Amino acid sequence: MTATDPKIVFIGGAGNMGGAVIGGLLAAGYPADRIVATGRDPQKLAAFAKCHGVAAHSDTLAAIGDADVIVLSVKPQAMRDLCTGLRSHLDGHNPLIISFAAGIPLAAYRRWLGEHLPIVRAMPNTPALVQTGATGLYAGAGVTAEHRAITERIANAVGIFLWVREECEINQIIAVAGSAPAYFFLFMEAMIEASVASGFARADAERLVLQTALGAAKLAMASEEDVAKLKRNVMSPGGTTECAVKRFEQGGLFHLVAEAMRDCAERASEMERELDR
Ligand SMILES: NC(=O)C1=CN([C@@H]2O[C@H](COP(=O)(O)OP(=O)(O)OC[C@H]3O[C@@H](n4cnc5c(N)ncnc54)[C@H](OP(=O)(O)O)[C@@H]3O)[C@@H](O)[C@H]2O)C=CC1
Ligand SMILES: O=C(O)[C@@H]1CCC=N1
Repeated sequence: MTATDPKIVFIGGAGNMGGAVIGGLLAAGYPADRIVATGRDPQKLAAFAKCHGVAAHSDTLAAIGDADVIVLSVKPQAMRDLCTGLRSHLDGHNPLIISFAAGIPLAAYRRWLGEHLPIVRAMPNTPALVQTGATGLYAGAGVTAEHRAITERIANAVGIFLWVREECEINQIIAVAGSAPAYFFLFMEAMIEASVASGFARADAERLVLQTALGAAKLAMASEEDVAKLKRNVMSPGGTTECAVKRFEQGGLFHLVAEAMRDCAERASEMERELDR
């Protein structure tokens, strides 16, 4: 690690997740000249570089030469080919590797990249872009206190983080945080569609629903009361909210959410098993 800000190369940096973390890091004041994004599509990279003011390269192997940290942010299906291609270029070079991928255990990276590299599995989420992310972290063997510190610096810049003790807990983090923005977007989408169906202009429905979601989250963060109590605070006995909440409960919302989260974590485990086939 250098004394200056570590140079971070994001492979797949112009994608959804890598791009969100880069955007969040920049917004938090991380120096743009210490961040590089790589990818395959030169046009997409050029647009990303123009938008964010970071260097972007389609030649990943050239870009990683002096990296202190290499973030792997390609789709899981592309990871094996990427890593086996990187392997010989990492000889004699010991950067910290941070993987964002779901469903790829450390053992696979060791097979593909070699045994010697320090690897952290990180499970961020896309609200990182607005520095409101929630990231789960797991440190593999050989990850030092210094590596943890730079990992935390990145995660902290884009939101909150939680280290887990067992690697398998990363799959629970995916269910609770990595995939979870989509659940809230889904709920907002359903509310917007219902509002439009009831006669609102779409723009008005979006403004009202998004502001209400933001307000509810902000209130829950600021309040001493738990979310169940905050829910009850909105519900007058025999009133409108009670009527709506009952309908959700009768429809099995709690059970449905628990099942969806279990499916999510189970899919991550299944992806791990598929690697061995
Ligand atoms: N999206 C999310 O909310 C989250 C995603 N993740 C994980 O993050 C990873 C990335 O997901 P996401 O950002 O959604 O995917 P995207 O497809 O949006 O981004 C992946 C990027 O990888 C690039 N890429 C693919 N192959 C290579 C290669 N060989 N060399 C360099 N760049 C390459 C692609 O660029 P090009 O088009 O130029 O090929 C693309 O921009 C996944 O492993 C996922 O599991 C984790 C948490 C949340
Ligand atoms: O859907 C996926 O597989 C990725 C991992 C977490 C969020 N998106």
